[in-house]
Amino acid sequence: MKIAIGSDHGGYELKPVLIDYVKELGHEIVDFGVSAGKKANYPVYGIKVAEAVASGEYDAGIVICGTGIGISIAANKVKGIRCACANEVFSAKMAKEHNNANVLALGARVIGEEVAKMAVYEWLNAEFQGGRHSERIQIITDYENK
Ligand SMILES: O=C(CO)[C@H](O)[C@H](O)[C@H](O)COP(=O)(O)O
Repeated sequence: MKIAIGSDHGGYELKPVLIDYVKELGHEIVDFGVSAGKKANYPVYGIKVAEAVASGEYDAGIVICGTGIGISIAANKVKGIRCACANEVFSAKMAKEHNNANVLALGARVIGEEVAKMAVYEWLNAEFQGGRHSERIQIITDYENK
């Protein structure tokens, strides 16, 4: 898969850890910034990653801020994006199986590196279950297209 990743300063230290891990898993990953650990506004990077995924150029995105909340709110403003803030492994897996989330948001001030890696692994490797879940996602898509 081709994956886009971005963070604000809150997620800046976790980001290289996940970049290395995602590469180890055999995926391509591109860093959309922030490029230094200085104060940065999370919506800028959430929207950059979300637009890269929505364009179809990237298969999925990972966004990181302090809690994962602000950057997920921003990413979800981009049409076609289903960004799930999942700071534990069960939610990360369900985010794909039930919600077909195409962007995963993590909070670097909430979880440690190992749980973050496990969350990424479960989300990347889970499969969308379709069926009743497709119907629910369709309601969201229809609303978005109104
Ligand atoms: O937006 C957030 C919360 O949803 C992120 O955690 C940010 O990283 C955080 O708000 C940044 O806070 P700071 O005090 O400016 O470091």
